[in-house]
Amino acid sequence: MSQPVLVVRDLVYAYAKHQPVLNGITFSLQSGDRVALMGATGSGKSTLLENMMGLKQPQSGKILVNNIPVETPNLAQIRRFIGFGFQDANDQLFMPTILEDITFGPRNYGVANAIAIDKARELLAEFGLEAFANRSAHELSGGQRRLAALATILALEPDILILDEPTTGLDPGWRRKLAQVLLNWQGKVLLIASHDLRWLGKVTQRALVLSQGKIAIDGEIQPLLKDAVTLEGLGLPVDW
Ligand SMILES: Nc1ncnc2c1ncn2[C@@H]1O[C@H](COP(=O)(O)OP(=O)(O)OP(=O)(O)O)[C@@H](O)[C@H]1O
Repeated sequence: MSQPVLVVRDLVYAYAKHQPVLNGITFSLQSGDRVALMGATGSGKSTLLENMMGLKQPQSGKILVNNIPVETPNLAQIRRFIGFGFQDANDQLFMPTILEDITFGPRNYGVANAIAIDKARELLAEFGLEAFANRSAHELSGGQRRLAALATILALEPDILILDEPTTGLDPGWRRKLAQVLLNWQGKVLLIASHDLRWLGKVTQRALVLSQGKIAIDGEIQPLLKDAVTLEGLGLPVDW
């Protein structure tokens, strides 16, 4: 088997003066994996993602990205490999125009302006947002803003794309559009935390389910989505 892109080993994380939220998490992600991170509210999905990005430091255990430990001295290098979509797209759009938002990251990393602009226009065309290139984020709808924010991440060509609740507030048309964009994405690993189980079933193949501080399930998503009893037991009732 090829070298894993991301490894999480025996991870323990507790907020100050609380019992651990993550209590011995182990899994690895290989190139080509498209993974749903599932779990009831408060099960620790966002906490796990923040540990992966080095935004939180675990009490024990290890996280490796492309074999490099996620630790303070390596964070700049690690973040070059990972694209992370925040729940609020507005956090990612802060330039006067969408085109400048999308070219900002690559230019910061030394990509020539003309190349960054070509890439940005390509992404905008793919997302159906060409007409908005020179508009500000304030003039976009919630769905358009979400896709524009995703374009700012994909412009950096991450190996790993991590999204936290990407469909919140999107209507069915935009949920489908977002799914299509993600299905076309060519990076190595896609990891999405969401409560939107049916949508996850269209975009991902593998499910990791967090429950009581552990990975309760690591397996194919389709059989799990059909197993209402197991889902119910994990605090994930279907159709609610
Ligand atoms: N700053 C904090 N201090 C103490 N406890 C916290 C803090 N942030 C989160 N928690 C607790 O950690 C647990 C996990 O929270 P987390 O946000 O990671 O869960 P989640 O699975 O992402 O939830 P949701 O599905 O609602 O987004 C929850 O019990 C939460 O109350």
